[in-house]
Amino acid sequence: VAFEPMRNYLDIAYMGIISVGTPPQEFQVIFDTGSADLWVPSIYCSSPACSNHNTFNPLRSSTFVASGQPIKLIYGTGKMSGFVGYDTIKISSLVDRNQAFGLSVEEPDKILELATFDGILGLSYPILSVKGVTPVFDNLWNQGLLSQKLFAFYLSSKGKKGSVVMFGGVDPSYYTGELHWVPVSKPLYWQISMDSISINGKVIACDGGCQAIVDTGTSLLLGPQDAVLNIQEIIQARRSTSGGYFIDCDAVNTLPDILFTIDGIGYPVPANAYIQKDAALGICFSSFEGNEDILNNLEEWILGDVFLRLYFTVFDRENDRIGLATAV
Ligand SMILES: CCOC(=O)N[C@@H](CC(C)C)C(=O)N[C@@H](CC(C)C)C(=O)N[C@@H](CC1CCCCC1)[C@@H](O)[C@@H](O)CC(C)C
Repeated sequence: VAFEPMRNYLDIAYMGIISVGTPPQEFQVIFDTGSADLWVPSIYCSSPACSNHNTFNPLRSSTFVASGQPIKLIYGTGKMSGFVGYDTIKISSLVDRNQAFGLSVEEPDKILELATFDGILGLSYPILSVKGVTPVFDNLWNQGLLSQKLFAFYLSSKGKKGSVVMFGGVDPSYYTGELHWVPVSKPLYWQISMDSISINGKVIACDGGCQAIVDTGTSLLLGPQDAVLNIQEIIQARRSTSGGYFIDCDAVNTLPDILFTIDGIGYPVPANAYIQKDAALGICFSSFEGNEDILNNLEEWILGDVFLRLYFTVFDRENDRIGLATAV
């Protein structure tokens, strides 16, 4: 099993260090199960986001091969465009040779300029990657570097050390109880079927079942606009001018768990997880966010880091299933 330690940036993003090229050039990347491609900023990018981040210089790598293939990636927050190259990528003890990756030429969004990471390493299904590019995980598997065709995430809570993504095996010391396996319903994203979302035994959303994407690259809990509005009302969160939903910080002590039932098993999310405290400002806001204007009004729920901090998650490509267990 290869362990790639990750840094937890304010419970918003988890990033790890990889190196690209020979000799190695280091980058901080988000390991994102919501996308499929790897890209890093390049010396050919003059966007502000590139001038304040590490940039890859292919001229300094003896193993780099240009392909000239264009690449354009659009996320819920942020986008990039550039071209595809091939080089050696190192992730902890793994050496991924001849890996296709994006070199950015444009990174127009402010969110990438302010980001504490340089690039993104996608871990979703290869069908989601740009035409003809084999994603990192598939390349690692094809090179016989992994004993099992799976990876797993342990996301620690703010300030606590020890977030890690492990490749090729599961270290059971990161969870308690049993792993519950859920089949991937649509192998594009890491997508599963959810039975319901309820409070005190009363279904408040996802009534009759819905689809959910398990996404390490998303900070919060996203869902269809009207469903989320209903939840905001139930937990007495109030819309703010900034678009977020404020909530009384004391509510952490009185609001009940919200139960996500998946494949017959209930996964409680306590109020101290679905209420985010901004210590600096001393205010609290809801971890639920509406999908209203992202990715053509996604109907799916997105179980982001808020959920993944509570539940250790195994992404099993061998059996197209996701394993969930209570994180330590
Ligand atoms: C308080 C609000 O927090 C955020 O908006 N956080 C960002 C991540 C932060 C590190 C900038 C977020 O959740 N972004 C989601 C927003 C989206 C769910 C509306 C996203 O685009 N995540 C990317 C990965 C992000 C992209 C921005 C850079 C960091 C990785 C990807 O997982 C999705 O496109 C997948 C799709 C199925 C929704």
